[in-house]
Amino acid sequence: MSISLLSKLEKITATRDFVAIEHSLLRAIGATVHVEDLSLWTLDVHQEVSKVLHYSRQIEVRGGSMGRDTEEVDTVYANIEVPPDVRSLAQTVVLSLKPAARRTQNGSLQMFPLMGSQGLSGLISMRLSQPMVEQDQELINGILRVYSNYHALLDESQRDRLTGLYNRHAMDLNIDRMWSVLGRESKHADARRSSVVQMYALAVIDIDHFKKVNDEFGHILGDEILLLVSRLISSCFRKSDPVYRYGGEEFLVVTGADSAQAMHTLFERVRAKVAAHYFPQVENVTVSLGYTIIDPALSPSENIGRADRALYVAKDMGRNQVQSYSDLIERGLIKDMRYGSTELF
Ligand SMILES: Nc1nc2c(ncn2[C@@H]2O[C@H](COP(=O)(O)OP(=O)(O)OP(=O)(O)O)[C@@H](O)[C@H]2O)c(=O)[nH]1
Repeated sequence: MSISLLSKLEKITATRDFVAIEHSLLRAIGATVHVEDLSLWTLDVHQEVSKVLHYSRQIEVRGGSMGRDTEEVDTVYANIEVPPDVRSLAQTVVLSLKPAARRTQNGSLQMFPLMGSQGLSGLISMRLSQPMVEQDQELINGILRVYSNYHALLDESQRDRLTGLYNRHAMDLNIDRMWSVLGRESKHADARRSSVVQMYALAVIDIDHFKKVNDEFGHILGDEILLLVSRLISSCFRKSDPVYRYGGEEFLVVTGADSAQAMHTLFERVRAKVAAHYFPQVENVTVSLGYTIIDPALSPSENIGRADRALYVAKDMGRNQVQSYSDLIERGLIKDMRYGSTELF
């Protein structure tokens, strides 16, 4: 194995950030097999593309000799266009879970499955002028195995053991990146009017009177209820909008919608889904939910503080309800103390 490949593999395993290891993976493949253009298509549970990373590499040629080597990775989260030849080859790879290739007008398209801890998590495609030689295919398969093993270990360390949701540590690691993406997207909001997602919200969801469940039915059943509630909540959101176990019986999610009304309807559906569920022995369990439309100009913790404030009001007004921070301000139920705490009137 070459020193340069070893150092690329070392970069994959040197970070705990999922996005950074995807970048390192593309750089490792790009540099190892000298591909100039490759893409990583992230798939959701329905095998739809939820994100794409494009890698490109350019080698400047100066006076007949090789000059500067520049690499770039761009990420696209919304309005993703999948070329027809990539879509059709993807169908083969999704079914076989094996690499596949097809001829294209300018050469060939090669694709590899990317396995995550929960099965197929994405696809890597590359356009080549010639079909890929077997030795390069084996090198890439080796790099992908290192990546998948490391990804699985990392994923496990960031998940809560009881519910399988990402834990608070994972949220702390991801939230700054989330904020820079949200800041960028909101700056482009006007230019993207046709896009589906127009705003993002952060919600904090808390099980009502959970102490009573533990006291009356015991901790083991309490754990089972926590697991069931976490599954009901997660089932209301896309895989790309992970739900975090934020505290003991508290969950946090960041999600997008095309209007404030659609956002409220989505959160109301979460509340209603839990309230309508029949739980073993306990029978009925409810949740309260507080949310805020994200202001990326404020820090993540200030936004969480707003959602928490709305949750506090939801609890105070009788539980089993959804409250929005901005609605509460408009209705005069809380005061906006920007950059500070808010108070009930
Ligand atoms: N079984 C179980 N209980 C937990 C876990 N984590 C936290 N809890 C319990 O959750 C309960 C939270 O109680 P409180 O914060 O008083 O809130 P609550 O009873 O849900 O009341 P409200 O939130 O005001 O509706 C405590 O009894 C904790 O012991 C867990 O992992 N398993």
